[in-house]
Amino acid sequence: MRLLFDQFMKKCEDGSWIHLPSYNYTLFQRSQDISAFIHAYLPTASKLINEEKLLQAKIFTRNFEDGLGFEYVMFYNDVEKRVVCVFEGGPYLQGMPGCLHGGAIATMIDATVGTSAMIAEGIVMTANLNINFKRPVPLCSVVLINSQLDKIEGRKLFISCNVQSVDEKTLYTEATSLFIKLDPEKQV
Ligand SMILES: CCCCCCCCCCCCCCCC(=O)SCCNC(=O)CCNC(=O)[C@H](O)C(C)(C)COP(=O)(O)OP(=O)(O)OC[C@H]1O[C@@H](n2cnc3c(N)ncnc32)[C@H](O)[C@@H]1OP(=O)(O)O
Repeated sequence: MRLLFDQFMKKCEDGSWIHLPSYNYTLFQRSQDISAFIHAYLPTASKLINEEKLLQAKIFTRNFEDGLGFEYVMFYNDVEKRVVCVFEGGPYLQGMPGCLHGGAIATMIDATVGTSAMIAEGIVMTANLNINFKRPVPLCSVVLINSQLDKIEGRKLFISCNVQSVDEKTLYTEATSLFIKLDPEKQV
């Protein structure tokens, strides 16, 4: 993980890659911002939300102690419209014995392609995520999640993604996704 981090940080030196602020990065720092977002973009949902509990809101992937859950760092290449996530799924993310849970893989794919969509178009939501699990990911192994913004049509963003071993010899997972840029005029 450290070796890959250093390799990517080196790539950032000429500005071709950017290290994305990820550790405990939350899109909104204050619950008022979350509440304002929900009332603006998800008015129907806002009636169902417990504002009290919003005070504890955190990004799902940042809820485990270091090393036990989602350990990841993301880098972005604007020319290639790519986000690469270096990810290690910790022991609390086990599915089948010794394997990373498919839901944990889906979460990190969603976060990686979602970050790509957000960088391109700001406030978006996942409309569709199709995942082919080709080979099991060994638990506590480091993988590379490569996402590619393929096209934008109006409010629709089409992003593909694969999950590979660090030596890029093993393809674990392939995915396609559709993100929609939220339109405050539309009651979602
Ligand atoms: C700033 C930089 C920061 C970067 C650093 C950030 C780091 C920190 C965050 C990390 C990243 C986390 C990323 C998590 C992202 C989630 O996990 S979001 C949670 C899961 N997703 C949801 O809950 C969404 C639920 N669905 C919805 O809310 C609504 O269906 C949607 C997706 C907003 C779309 O609703 P809408 O705005 O009313 O749009 P709608 O008119 O229905 O559809 C628009 C178009 O899309 C098409 N469409 C819609 N859904 C579908 C579908 N499922 N299949 C095919 N076509 C569809 C429609 O057919 C329509 O097409 P056209 O007729 O225009 O050709």
